[in-house]
Amino acid sequence: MTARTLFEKLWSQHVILEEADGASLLWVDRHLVHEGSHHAFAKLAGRGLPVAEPDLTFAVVDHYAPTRTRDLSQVHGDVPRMIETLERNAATHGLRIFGLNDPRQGIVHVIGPEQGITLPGLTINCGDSHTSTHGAFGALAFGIGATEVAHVLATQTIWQTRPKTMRITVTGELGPAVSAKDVALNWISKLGADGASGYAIEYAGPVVRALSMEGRMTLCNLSIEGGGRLGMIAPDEATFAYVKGRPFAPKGDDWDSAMEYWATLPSDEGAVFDREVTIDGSEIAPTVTWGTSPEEALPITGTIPALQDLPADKAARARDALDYMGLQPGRPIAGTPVDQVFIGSCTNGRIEDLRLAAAVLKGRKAQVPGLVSPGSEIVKRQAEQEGLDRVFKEAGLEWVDAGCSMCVGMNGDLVAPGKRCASSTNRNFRGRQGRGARTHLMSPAMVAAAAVTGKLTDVRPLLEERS
Ligand SMILES: CC(C)[C@H](C(=O)O)[C@@H](O)C(=O)O
Ligand code: SF4
Repeated sequence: MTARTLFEKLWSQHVILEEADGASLLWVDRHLVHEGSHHAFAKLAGRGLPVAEPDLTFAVVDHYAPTRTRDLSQVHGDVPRMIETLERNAATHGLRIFGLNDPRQGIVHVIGPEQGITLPGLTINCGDSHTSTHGAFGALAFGIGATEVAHVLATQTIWQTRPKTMRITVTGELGPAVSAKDVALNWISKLGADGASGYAIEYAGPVVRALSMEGRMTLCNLSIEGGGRLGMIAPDEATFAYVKGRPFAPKGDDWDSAMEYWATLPSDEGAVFDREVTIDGSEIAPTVTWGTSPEEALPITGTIPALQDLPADKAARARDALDYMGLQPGRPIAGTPVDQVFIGSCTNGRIEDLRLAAAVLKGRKAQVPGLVSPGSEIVKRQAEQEGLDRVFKEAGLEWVDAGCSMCVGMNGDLVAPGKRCASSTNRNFRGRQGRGARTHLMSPAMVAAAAVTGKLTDVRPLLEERS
């Protein structure tokens, strides 16, 4: 038999039918919906359709979740209406919902894995571009648009054109304080924000194998920032250990047969990818963005590109980006003063991320204000058990409830116009954290370093002082 990739196995196992034009109808094993799904539910209501598979549909309150109170009567604007609409739609269709006051509430891409809803071998869709996060478990997981959400609700299937395959192999070993976030920003800065567009990415190599599940989720989460709608990692012992015993994970005999199936998933020896990219992990430094696209990233030890060093099309973009960011070309990025920090999001709001940030903050004071919003209420409680909340609070940062929060600001957690934020999130587009807000993306440890120094700074010396 021909050697097949993880992607090819997952794809062929889920295809129901294939049209001559190449479109395939896929079965969807898990459908996750958040507040943004209201258009899709309205469409269903308009046609009098039920949800085809309520047991395979999971609703989560995250984008609009207020982080400073859970009492909606205290909250203004769109927030209560958006949350109540989701809760009503879930009730109408008999869907499981992780609502605002559910002790398991959190960001959809954090709680799917946390609950064992995300498993190897599944197709997982959500009307959200960071659905690739779930690919960290060896699942075929991708974000879909509002019309597609309605289609999945009504049929539990989705039409897709088969993407090409790309393998990103990260060789060597990561240096101290270099994390999955740095690996992601590194490859995106090399290949570009559309570098993986049209491809399903498989991350491989010793660096990827050595990542924790949290790190793998961070890496897969950022796939879309490099243009790839799917990012995945073959399941292994780390995956199985993470999944085992989670509430929705298979148990007993089901677990054993699942394990047998999961063992067949990794790409076969000799499987061919449409594109191969190799990155030396040993050369990656803690990385930060300087512009308004995730590809505009550089090592913290680097200098902002001089415009004449860039190709013409990139130079024009960079000039605008630097203007928006209030930065000068050709200057070192380190030392740029920040106004505030944010730690959280589906990229870097997991327990390990909070531990890494707390390791830097412990016993130090933040020079600027900042918000720490754990990725889920379960992460929040775990962090509190470990005393991490005290580290953040003693440093002077605000410790709040779970949600998308300042990653996108839909709940009102915004960066003020012109203010500069060191952020553990995944998007630095203009206005992403608020109108006129200036976002620098980086790892949670680097955000913590920015907090304690009040500027963009290399976290490594701060950690060395500790050892
Ligand atoms: C609001 C939602 C649809 C959006 C997405 O698709 O990713 C958001 O989560 C984001 O990160 O920009
Ligand atoms: S945390 Fe940010 S990136 Fe993740 S789903 Fe929410 S808004 Fe999107």
